[in-house]
Amino acid sequence: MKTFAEFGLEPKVLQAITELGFEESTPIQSKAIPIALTGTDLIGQAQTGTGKTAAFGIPLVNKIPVTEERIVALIMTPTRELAIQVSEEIGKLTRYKGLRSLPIYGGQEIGRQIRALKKKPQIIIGTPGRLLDHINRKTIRLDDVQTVVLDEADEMLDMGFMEDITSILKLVPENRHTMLFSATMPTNIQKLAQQFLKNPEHVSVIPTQVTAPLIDQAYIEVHERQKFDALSRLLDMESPELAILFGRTKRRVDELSEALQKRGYSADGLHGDLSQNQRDNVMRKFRDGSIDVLVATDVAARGLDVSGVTHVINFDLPQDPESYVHRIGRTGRAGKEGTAWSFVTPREIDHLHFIEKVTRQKIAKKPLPSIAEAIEGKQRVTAERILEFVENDAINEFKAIAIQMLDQYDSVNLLASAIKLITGEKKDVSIELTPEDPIRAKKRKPDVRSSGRRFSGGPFGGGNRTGGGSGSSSSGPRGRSDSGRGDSRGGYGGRSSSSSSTGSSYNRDRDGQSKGRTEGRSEVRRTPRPSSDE
Ligand SMILES: Nc1ncnc2c1ncn2[C@@H]1O[C@H](COP(=O)(O)OP(=O)(O)OP(=O)(O)O)[C@@H](O)[C@H]1O
Ligand SMILES: [Mg+2]
Repeated sequence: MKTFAEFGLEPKVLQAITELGFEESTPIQSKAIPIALTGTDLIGQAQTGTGKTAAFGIPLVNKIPVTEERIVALIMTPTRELAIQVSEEIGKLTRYKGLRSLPIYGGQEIGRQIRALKKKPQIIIGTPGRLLDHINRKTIRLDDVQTVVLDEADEMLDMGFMEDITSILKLVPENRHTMLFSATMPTNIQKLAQQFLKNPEHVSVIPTQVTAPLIDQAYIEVHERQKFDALSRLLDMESPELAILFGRTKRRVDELSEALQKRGYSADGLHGDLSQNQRDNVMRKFRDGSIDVLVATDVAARGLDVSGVTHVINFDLPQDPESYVHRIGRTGRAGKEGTAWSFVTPREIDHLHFIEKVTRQKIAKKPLPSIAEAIEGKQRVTAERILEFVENDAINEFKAIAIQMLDQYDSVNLLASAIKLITGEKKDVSIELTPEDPIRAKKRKPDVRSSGRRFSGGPFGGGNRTGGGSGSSSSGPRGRSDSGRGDSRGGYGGRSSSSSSTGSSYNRDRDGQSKGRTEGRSEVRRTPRPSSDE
């Protein structure tokens, strides 16, 4: 792999990259950076957690002169949390060069953003709704923008976002440099790319499977009513360092995080009905490790990069294979290993097979962890904690009593009692969750357009950079969640599966139902609103 020095970057940018601890470029970086540096439009696809942010961030930061006082670069992301995160990474890349970047997202006080805009940032990272809000207020002008990046492009370019994105891009000069990035590229992106990009290069580093290679995937077949106990056992058995638990709806997330807390786990929820303050707090607690389990809707499925996430658990199966890929991609990032578990109810087995088929990845079936395995898991954690103490902590002051106790009692009995005490009793609170309907497998027609065409790698692309087949978008109606995300999808054009999606069972809102309220995307279709909550 190339070193960053080989790209001919400015020394200050190189210095920032070194500071980030990046020794050599990842495959998507070594392919995309040279192309992006020439100003060629590009569509970049690579597995989750492989450094796509820096793949567009480095060339972007490299080319903006420090003397610039106008907004010359615009990065759009589908969620607020991602806008904040990308802005932070861009901030790190420009640390020595000294450019100004600013995240612009819904839920944050607009006056604060307007004040920050007066400092003349060159790079704006925003969610579409709030960007439009500023554009309408004339607090953001895009007349001087030279570079546009759509991160999570397939999500961004999805039907629910089309109008917003189109309105925004109309205000950006046509001779701009445009880049789209995602780990998944459904066929319909082709049509949309034609509208927004000029002769784009397709840079794809998806080998055989789209899911990141270091994620160990498994599923457990459980009845809806057994799910929570299965979860407790799984968490006890696996004792994740940090875990993200995906639920289908906001109500589910609320109920799950409350239930986990009642059972004594350190968990909190993230979804689009929370205030931005609450969302920020939960993310902060998760990032600094003060909670171990982040319970979330698909609002957390895309792009989030939290180091130390060892496990992703799909408490409910996601509605589409892309979501599965992105959700499980919250672990196994930047060369680290991760584990992904999915709960599948008997009626959802077909849907699981569909996910396997589209992702070209077998997901191993594992038995429900037994009570014994759960107990053993917890004891193992206690034992590890004790050993860490033995190695690292000052324990001299406890030695006298230890010697005294060992004189009187059997050492095995003593240690076993200590382990029992530290492990603690599980709080046996009974939990009732509102059941969710199973997800039905969709019937898909075989895709006649697939082989040898541009996006022949399937719904998730495949590295074929030749050909010029036009993808087709056949998504059903959809709208967006209040979190500023669209939902997917539709046309999966693929070698192995594929199709066109027309049914409505697939087209539910990402965040799903909230406290009994359905937020189906077909119902929340919207046009740009001047005061978006995004
Ligand atoms: N060259 C590199 N060497 C080491 N680590 C890197 C390198 N490039 C990026 N990283 C780190 O890898 C992690 C994942 O990067 P990033 O979030 O950009 O992935 P991504 O490809 O955008 O994933 P996703 O599809 O989930 O959005 C980050 O923590 C980032 O700092
Ligand atoms: Mg990303």
